[in-house]
Amino acid sequence: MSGKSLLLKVILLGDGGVGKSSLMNRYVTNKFDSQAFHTIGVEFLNRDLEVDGRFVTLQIWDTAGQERFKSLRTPFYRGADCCLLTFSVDDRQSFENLSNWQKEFVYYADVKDPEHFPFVVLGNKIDKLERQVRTEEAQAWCMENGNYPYLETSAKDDTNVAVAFEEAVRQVLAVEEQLEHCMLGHTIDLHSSSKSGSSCC
Ligand SMILES: Nc1nc2c(ncn2[C@@H]2O[C@H](COP(=O)(O)OP(=O)(O)OP(=O)(O)O)[C@@H](O)[C@H]2O)c(=O)[nH]1
Ligand SMILES: [Mg+2]
Repeated sequence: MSGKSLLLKVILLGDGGVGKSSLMNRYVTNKFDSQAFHTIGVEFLNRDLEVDGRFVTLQIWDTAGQERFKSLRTPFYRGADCCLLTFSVDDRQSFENLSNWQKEFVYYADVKDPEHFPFVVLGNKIDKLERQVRTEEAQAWCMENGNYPYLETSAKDDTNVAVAFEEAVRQVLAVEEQLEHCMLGHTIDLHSSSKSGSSCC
């Protein structure tokens, strides 16, 4: 299994202007545009990477955060392996909207088991001096809402951008490994009268 390249779809969600496109572009093209335009609908870019010995093609889907584009973005949520919930540390409202983004994703992606779905939370624009959201508050939200990993990033300064996408991959691989482990645990022994395997999931 470890030799094969895995295609993973990750999706960036969050309010308009928090820096989703900037994070994707920084990661894939290593460029930053200080006058970026709002996204309309969705766009995606691929990047190959290796995480803990696994080769992965990351397909990053960047969505339009503005409310008026809702109907253009939601059809693309299905099939996502990980969701990056993004806010900007200098915009309190974008932090307070994280729950709405999470709900929108779970609904339109039709996530069957939201408690075990890999979400990662990103607090972007940490290069800005005037913050409206403290690190501890964001960490607390993550703890309370599913113990999600929290990373503070700057697409502008390239702080933690690669780390954030690698963390997304790690979260997906962890869920996948857990599933494999459970399936192995449920192997049926045809020669035994009693049921074999554990019930870990
Ligand atoms: N200082 C700073 N500015 C940033 C950062 N990331 C993005 N920006 C700026 O914030 C503005 C919005 O960034 P976008 O990447 O277009 O935001 P978005 O989340 O894609 O917005 P929508 O497409 O409308 O959903 C742009 O002017 C960016 O240059 C960052 O890390 N630091
Ligand atoms: Mg955008």
